[in-house]
Amino acid sequence: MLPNVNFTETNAYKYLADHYIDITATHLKDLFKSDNQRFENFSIRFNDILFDYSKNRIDEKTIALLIQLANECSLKEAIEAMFAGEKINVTEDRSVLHTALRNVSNTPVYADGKDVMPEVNAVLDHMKAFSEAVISGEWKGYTGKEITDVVNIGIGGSDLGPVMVTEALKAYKTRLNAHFVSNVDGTHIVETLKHLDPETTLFLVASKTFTTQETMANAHSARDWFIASGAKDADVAKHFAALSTNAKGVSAFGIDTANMFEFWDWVGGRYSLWSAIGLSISLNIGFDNFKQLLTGAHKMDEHFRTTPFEQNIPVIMGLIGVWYNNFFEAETNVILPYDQYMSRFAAYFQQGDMESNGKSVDRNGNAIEYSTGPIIWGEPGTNGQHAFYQLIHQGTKMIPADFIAPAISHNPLGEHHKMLLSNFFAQTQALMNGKTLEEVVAELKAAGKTEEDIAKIAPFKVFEGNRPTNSFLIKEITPESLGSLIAAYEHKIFTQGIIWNIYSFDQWGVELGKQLAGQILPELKNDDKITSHDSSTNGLINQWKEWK
Ligand SMILES: O=P(O)(O)OC[C@H]1O[C@@](O)(CO)[C@@H](O)[C@@H]1O
Repeated sequence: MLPNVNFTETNAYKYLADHYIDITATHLKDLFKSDNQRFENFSIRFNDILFDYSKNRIDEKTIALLIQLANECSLKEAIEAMFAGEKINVTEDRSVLHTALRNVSNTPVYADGKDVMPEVNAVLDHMKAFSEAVISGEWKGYTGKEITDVVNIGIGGSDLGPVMVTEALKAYKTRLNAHFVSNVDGTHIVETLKHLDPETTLFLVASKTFTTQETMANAHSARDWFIASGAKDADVAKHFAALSTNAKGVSAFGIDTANMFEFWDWVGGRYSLWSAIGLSISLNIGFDNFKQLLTGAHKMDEHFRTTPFEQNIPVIMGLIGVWYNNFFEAETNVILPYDQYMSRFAAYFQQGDMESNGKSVDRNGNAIEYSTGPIIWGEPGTNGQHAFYQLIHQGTKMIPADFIAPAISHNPLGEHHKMLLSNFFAQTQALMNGKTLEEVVAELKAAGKTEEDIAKIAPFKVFEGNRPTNSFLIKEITPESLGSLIAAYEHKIFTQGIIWNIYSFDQWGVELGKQLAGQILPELKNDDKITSHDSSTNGLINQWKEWK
């Protein structure tokens, strides 16, 4: 079972609280001045990934105390419990075994006493055969034409992972065109289907439960569009596949279960891109590249499971995040990939992190009195520099930032990549060093500014610096390196959930809104004046009824 420790009552917590005073008295740039080996001492290499965490508000003592905190919270035992298939998703009585989906070693993994690897491999074989048939053109539509476009219909974990990976690995794209429909807003599916040919379009209905309102509505609309084009019910089988745990629901929808790609309850939605939910990825980059993605994640799994915490990337990521969240009271964590293909990486971990650790009840069912999951946000660099870096550099909030960049671009064009990387290197340096008033004044004097002008403008050009960052320099964003990076973030989230003594693998918080929407929907289907809610909700609905 999972440990059950209030980390604020550990010895490590008390020592860290004292240590925080010392650390905050020291500027980050001074930590570098006092240790010319700082980069070497605070970076970890993992295959083609360099994780540089030296530009953090830490020293050796910080790391030692954070690792003591992890040990007092029995992190190692918790890691072993997850990999062993224990039902650590307690409120849903499920194992958490997304690691089994990418267990390319094929060593047995047990859930409910049964080795799950045979069925995992059977689904992978089915995904491989199907992907190869569609990509090669062997799989034909109902009029005998090859499939040209694949539309994944899903939301949340049934959308965000496929979208992010397909975009991040666009350099590996097959001949198929990828489309993703998620929002129940009719615009999403209407705009997507506008330019598609029913005879050459394949729909993947991706839903773990096969009950999600948005996905079911979009799937029915897609089928209506398909039939309205002249196809028959019997033709659905050639143009619709289902990715789900719910065979009954798939069959009831009218999809042949021979076209169903199964996964299991021990796969959380936000951890499911490695499962049948990844079929759209496999179709869009080819199954062999999808397998490389799994392999990269597996290598990180083994690193997480076996590496001493001092050299364990996900553990260090997680502990430093706890340090900022619970001692510096940082509310958010920004993820900044300096790679346009990685444009959806932060969005993916908005669900991954915030749906896992956005909790306020501990594992005993008691209300929590300390901060838990951070707000995750981010945009690709260099665009963010022209949008919100002002706040990160000179705002009043500390925003720990993860910078990610490939050393090698898939699109080497002139000096573009060097310009991108010069910004990647410069921004973390600027956030660390800042610029003192003395430096500002000297610059303004050198620029010939008058004393009066200098006095007027100088205070606004000061950068306090001391703002922490992690840097991930990745040789190239490949299926394998991306798989490793995603898994590192997944295990960071796990690490923090264990420290915060919360359940990271359920998501009861998404239920209330859906429940109330289900009550309101029937009220919108008539013209009656609504009085059943608070005055705001009544007022909004009744104004809508006047305008619609
Ligand atoms: O895959 P499905 O069952 O359609 O769920 C979609 C998404 O909906 C949720 O909000 C849960 O209801 C996410 O956790 C999940 O990824």
